[in-house]
Amino acid sequence: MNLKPRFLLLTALLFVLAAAAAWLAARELAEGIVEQWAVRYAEKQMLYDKERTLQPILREIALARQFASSPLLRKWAQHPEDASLAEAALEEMERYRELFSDRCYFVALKANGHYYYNDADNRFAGRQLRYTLDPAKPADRWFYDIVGQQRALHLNVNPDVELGVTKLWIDVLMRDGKRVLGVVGTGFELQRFVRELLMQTQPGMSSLFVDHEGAIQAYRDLSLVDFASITKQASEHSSVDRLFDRAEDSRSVRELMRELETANSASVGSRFVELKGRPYLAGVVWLSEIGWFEITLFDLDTLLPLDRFTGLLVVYGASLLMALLVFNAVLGRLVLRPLAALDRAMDEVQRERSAPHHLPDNAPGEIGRLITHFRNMVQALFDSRSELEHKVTERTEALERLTQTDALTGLLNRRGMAERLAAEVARSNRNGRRFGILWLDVDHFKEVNDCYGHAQGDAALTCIAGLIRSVVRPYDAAARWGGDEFLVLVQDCDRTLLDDLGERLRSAVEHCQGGDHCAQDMLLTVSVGGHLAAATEGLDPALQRADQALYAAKADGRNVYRCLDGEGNTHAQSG
Ligand SMILES: Nc1nc2c(ncn2[C@@H]2O[C@H](COP(=O)(O)OP(=O)(O)OP(=O)(O)O)[C@@H](O)[C@H]2O)c(=O)[nH]1
Repeated sequence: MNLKPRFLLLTALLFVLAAAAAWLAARELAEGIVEQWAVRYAEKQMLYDKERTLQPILREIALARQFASSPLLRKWAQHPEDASLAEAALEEMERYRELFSDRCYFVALKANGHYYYNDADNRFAGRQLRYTLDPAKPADRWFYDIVGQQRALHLNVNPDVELGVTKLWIDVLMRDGKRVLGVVGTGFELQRFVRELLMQTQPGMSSLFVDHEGAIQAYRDLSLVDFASITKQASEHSSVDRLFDRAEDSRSVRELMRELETANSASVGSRFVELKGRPYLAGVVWLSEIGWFEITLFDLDTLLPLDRFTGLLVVYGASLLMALLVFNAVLGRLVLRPLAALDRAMDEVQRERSAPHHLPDNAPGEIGRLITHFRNMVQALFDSRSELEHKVTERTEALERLTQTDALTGLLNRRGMAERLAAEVARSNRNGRRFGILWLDVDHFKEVNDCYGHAQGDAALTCIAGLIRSVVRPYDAAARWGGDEFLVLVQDCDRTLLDDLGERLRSAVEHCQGGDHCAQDMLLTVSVGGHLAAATEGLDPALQRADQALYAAKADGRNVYRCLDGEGNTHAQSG
């Protein structure tokens, strides 16, 4: 795989990893912040709520206690049949009715079970004795339980079927010393209590009151309220457990409640719980004054929605993606593109054996240096190759010359002359011009060798070669044909020229008294045979005729030039 797709894959992988890591980190961080914030917020809110909700109840409790300790009431409670005491007590009750915030009161006497009640509308004026309590009636159980348990104060949410109201009753035991006289108190209308105390919270927050056993006493969802808790077994309560989705949340909140109640702590505890599939923080505070807990539920998704962080993550993801794309583009421009050009150039050099084209000149940094080095290297390679080729050509030409040159005399050898002759025959065939052949053979050369030695014989041959070279024209060819024989090719020749050259060659040798290296007394002569070849004549017949002429020269006593005429007769020129 090429580098580009690899880098793109790597970029995509890095993007996914970084985005996932950022998402997880942001989530962890956000959840941590939300939790910390929520716990602190809940604690403050709970302390504030505690004051806010408790004050009105405490005021009513204080008033109810005062009501229970009224001497007029207590005296009457001991002698309920006394009409004058009853009249004074009723006046006292009506006076307290004006003081209670709900402007209602109740008085239940232990002596005769009479239950007195009047409300804000004074509906029962003159008829305050509403009914007589009956221990056999479940609806009246509350009274006998409070009296039986001797509970000085009891808050009880209970519908009064006779009166047609559901109230949060503040029940205070009326006694004379240790003797229980009855139960007196007042009540908040439950809806008003809920509306005023539990509904006035911020969005995402809701509060409820539960008694020390966990039974719900006040909640905006009245169907969850556990009425007349005091008359029920623990298992029959509509308890706080009904709020939570998970059993472990119930356990955890109940544990917290136990801790706070045991320590009689005024501080606030909190637990994370789940309600209807949503995360909540449950803040719990122990209201020791009334023996209840206030539980406030904070809807975390509403108060601190995590999706607020989504925008941040989108910005982060987009920036990261942009950065990686820019990085890839820069990488492609600065590295991958020059590398691809270099790759193409190498291929071009390999295939076409020519210097590379289209190499970028402005690649920066290491890649730029690499390209420059490559360009210089290729240039050096081609220079060296061109030099080598030049040398090979030179050497080949030198070798070619050597293969066509006679080592002793420097004239053409037989091979070289054969090529020249063939070329001349072809040329003559083309242009119709005649050429001449002069065949020289040293006379009695064997004797020269025998007499002066082989080295002197070589020197003599060299000397004759020099004479031939000096006599023939520059464009004629001369060769040592073999042993002591020489051949001269005369171009564009006629008979006169041929005879002239043949005779001059013979004469030049005759008059040469020893060459540079020859013995002074050595006498050299050559016999020369000549032939003027016709344009259509082949090479072999022409050579044959020159040879015949030479033979004739030898036969005529040597040191002569002979040329055959058309009929094969020889012509002597001189000698
Ligand atoms: N020194 C020397 N001698 C050579 C060379 N090549 C051939 N010879 C000698 O040349 C002589 C040629 O002799 P021939 O052509 O047969 O006879 P000739 O003695 O020249 O007599 P004619 O040709 O009949 O006049 C031989 O003795 C060869 O050994 C050479 O390169 N150097």
